Amino acid sequence: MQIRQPIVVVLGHVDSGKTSLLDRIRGTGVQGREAGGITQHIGASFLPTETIKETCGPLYKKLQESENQVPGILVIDTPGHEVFTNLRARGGSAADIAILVVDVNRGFQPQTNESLKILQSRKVPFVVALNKCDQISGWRKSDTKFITQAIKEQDQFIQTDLDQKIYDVVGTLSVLGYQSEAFYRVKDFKSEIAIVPISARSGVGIPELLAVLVGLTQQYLQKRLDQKEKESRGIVLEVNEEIGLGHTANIILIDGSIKKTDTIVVAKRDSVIITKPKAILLPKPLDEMRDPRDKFKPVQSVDAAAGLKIASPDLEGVLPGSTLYIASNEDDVKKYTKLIESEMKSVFIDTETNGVVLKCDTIGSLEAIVEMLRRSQVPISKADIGPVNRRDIMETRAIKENDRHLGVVLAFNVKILPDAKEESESGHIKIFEDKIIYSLIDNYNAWVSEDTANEDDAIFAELTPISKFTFLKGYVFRNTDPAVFGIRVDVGTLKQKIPFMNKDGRKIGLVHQLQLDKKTVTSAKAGQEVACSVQGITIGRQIFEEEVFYTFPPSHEAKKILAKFMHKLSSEEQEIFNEIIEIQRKKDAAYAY
Ligand SMILES: Nc1nc2c(ncn2[C@@H]2O[C@H](COP(=O)(O)OP(=O)(O)OP(=O)(O)O)[C@@H](O)[C@H]2O)c(=O)[nH]1
Repeated sequence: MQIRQPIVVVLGHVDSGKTSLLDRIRGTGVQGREAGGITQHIGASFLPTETIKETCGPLYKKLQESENQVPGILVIDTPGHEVFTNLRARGGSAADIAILVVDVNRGFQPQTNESLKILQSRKVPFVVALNKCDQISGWRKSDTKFITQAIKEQDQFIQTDLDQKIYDVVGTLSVLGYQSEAFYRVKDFKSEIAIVPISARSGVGIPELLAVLVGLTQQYLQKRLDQKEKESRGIVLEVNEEIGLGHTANIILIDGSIKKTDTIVVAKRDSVIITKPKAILLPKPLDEMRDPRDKFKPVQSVDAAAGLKIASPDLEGVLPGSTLYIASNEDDVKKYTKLIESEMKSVFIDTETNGVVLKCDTIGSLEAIVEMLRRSQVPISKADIGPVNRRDIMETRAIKENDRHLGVVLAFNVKILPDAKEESESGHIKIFEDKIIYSLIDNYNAWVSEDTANEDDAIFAELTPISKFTFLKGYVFRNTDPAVFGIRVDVGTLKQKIPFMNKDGRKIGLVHQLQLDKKTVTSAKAGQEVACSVQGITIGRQIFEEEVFYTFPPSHEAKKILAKFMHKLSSEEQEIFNEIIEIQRKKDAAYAY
């Protein structure tokens, strides 16, 4: 059985130490150069078994007992979920396993959660690297690279503190549906996620982290890594035009192998291209690189897993994030062309329905954002690759007329063309731009909620306020035409031009004007005593001193308040509102229904 090396990615929140960890892992390899060292790939670094063995020391013995020994690990050089989302594969991810970096002193942060969601949706197993242990207050520096040893050398209170921090992570993960434990307490690696405390800065914990990664892949990922009867395929991570090389694509080869004589089948936006590589390139080892401009060496073939560069004039317009198949005969070419065509159909969206317009830089980001929008039940009318153009804005304008919240463009890591910008400004079309997936969606959702709240506030402000007030004894200023008398607002806010009723539910009229100290006021709050004028009634006939009145919202307004705005009433207003409904329903059973 031939097992390839697993592809490892690093994810985590900004500043959690992802790059430092990658540097440290690569540095491990550099130190281990004599024993094999790392090999630099395109976009990835390869740590061979020898290097891992040297780093892990006595821990490696256990790993050797496995029948399915991996020949090393291939670590993707760029951390973060943007590259991860591009490492896509049918029904999952091209990444075999992930390291989720968590800052020990900060715990889970927004992008940690986001990374986890993406790992979950692509079903990628992961290990938690609890980084920056050296920053735990009182942490004692030690010479060992093994975290289990370093922990033993700490004062008891530090050990307790670290344990507490580990349990915080265990707690958070359990809320999210995962069982986890410090790796040295894990009983079953299949059901529990291993948490490995490390310091990317000092390097402590790296041997254990590598040992856990290799152990997990050897034990549980043999099927994925077994190369028997696997189709040869890779993922396009970047497409460039390079001096001296022309059009190139950086590829992570996931399975199988690629030879210069092979045919490659890969997606453009509107077609499938079938071509042969003009050159397959790998980085030159540092000591062979005499001229820094001459960074690559041509090779005849490469085996998975690997990061490589292909040069071919036909690669212009190839989509980053698309799968690249390697065919050795005509039947394969046909099969892969069909596969790519159907894959493209499922990724792009173009419908007549109302929904947001989404433009992304790569297929991977497109797929991830579509998935997240669907999860937050945001309809999509169009999802495509490329800059935002004038047509996108025109389409959005039409959508905005039907639904203001859907008439927007979400632009992920793409340019807005000048005419699109102009059109969006003149048509007041909102464009949300971002380079971080979760903040693009969060910002859009936040705007929708804020806008809905503002809209609600405006509607609520137009409704009859809920209030109760009392005609004060001895305060009759004028009997009729209009009747003017003193009142005290007992509950809520009373306003001018508001209908009111007595406690039997009989409509008396409109509060015409309110005056406080002989000055007209538009409203009076609970506790205030003001003069109130009402047209068309006579004191002593329709109303009497010491009588209690209620504002009287028409039935359709009362219905709206019940359905949408109860939370905007104070508990006293709610009580009064219920009284109003009770009084009115005695007269009109359909009131507020
Ligand atoms: N004390 C200490 N500092 C660390 C450790 N790891 C990373 N740092 C520091 O934390 C900061 C962020 O580290 P990076 O490696 O750049 O973090 P990142 O997650 O790659 O950050 P982004 O690329 O911005 O997402 C840097 O100042 C690092 O020096 C560690 O183990 N201990």
